[in-house]
Amino acid sequence: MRIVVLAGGIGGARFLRGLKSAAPAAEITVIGNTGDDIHLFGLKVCPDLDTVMYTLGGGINEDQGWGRADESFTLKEELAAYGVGPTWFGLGDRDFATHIVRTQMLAAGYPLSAVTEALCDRWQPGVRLLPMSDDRVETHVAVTENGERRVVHFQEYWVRLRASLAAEAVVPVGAEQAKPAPGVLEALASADVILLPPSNPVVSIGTILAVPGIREAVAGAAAPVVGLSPIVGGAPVRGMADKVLAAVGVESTAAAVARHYGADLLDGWLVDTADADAVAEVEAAGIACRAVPLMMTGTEATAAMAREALSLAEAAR
Ligand SMILES: O=c1nc2n(C[C@H](O)[C@H](O)[C@H](O)CO)c3cc(O)ccc3cc-2c(=O)[nH]1
Repeated sequence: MRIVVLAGGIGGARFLRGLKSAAPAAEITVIGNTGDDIHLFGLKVCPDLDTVMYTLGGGINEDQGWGRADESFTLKEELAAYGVGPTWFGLGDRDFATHIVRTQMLAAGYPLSAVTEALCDRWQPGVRLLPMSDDRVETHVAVTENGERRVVHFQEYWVRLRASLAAEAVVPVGAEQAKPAPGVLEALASADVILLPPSNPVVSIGTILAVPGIREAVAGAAAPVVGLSPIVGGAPVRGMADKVLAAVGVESTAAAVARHYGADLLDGWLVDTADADAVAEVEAAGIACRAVPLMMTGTEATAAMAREALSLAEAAR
């Protein structure tokens, strides 16, 4: 079975761990969000691709859900001693090595997709990890800080500001001109199932779908498309998705997120048992819906979620 998953960072990576356990024989292709990418200290950092790669490759810091296990921060401290920031973004020494290799290969002319494949040679994540695009896309967020309207990089909004200000607009800069990376459209066209994990619907999956051709390829694929709600009981399971949902005028409810994706895209939608009331509303919108436990408390609970998603896909076929 060929499964294609559109994934953001922590939520996507943890879902993939459960999916691999639920479907060990499946050929899994991951289309990763690169709108969170940021250039720091002359290096290209790809947080979502790295989070998937480290999580599935056994190198993640399990408590944080991002960055490397057994990490040290000597380089960051030395840079700060020179007054070189930003200091609000936690890049560790081991993680720095990944960004150095990536930046060196990009400078030598390799596209991001080839660089990602090379990095995965080390980590062996057990999935084919593709960036959504080889072209630069950068999510920016408009905020009003101290009475002044500014546009900040998504990481500055997420990490420095902790999404404490209202997101007035969320713009995937460069998405309109970007092309899907090699293999992305082919994987969607030949998929048996397409899954949208409980990743952020705006800045993770929304950014992937904003690359011209990807939304059309998902919607037009022969495979059933099933998503899992990142909203449980009216609040994000983790992260601050509600802040960016508000920016696109979407309520933080499981049913509103399903309607936001739309019946043209989704064949099936899983909501948490706490949101069983939403099932009728989602089905009325033309999307098959089931209420099942959606808390990713461990690999077994997450594998059960993945099995439910595959079962709903089978029913929606
Ligand atoms: O909350 C934080 N998240 C950090 N993240 C996570 C990241 O900001 C976001 O969670 C994702 O981009 C959202 O998908 C990092 C991810 C990396 O791959 C590398 C470094 C960081 C650093 C931070 C950090 O300092 N604080």
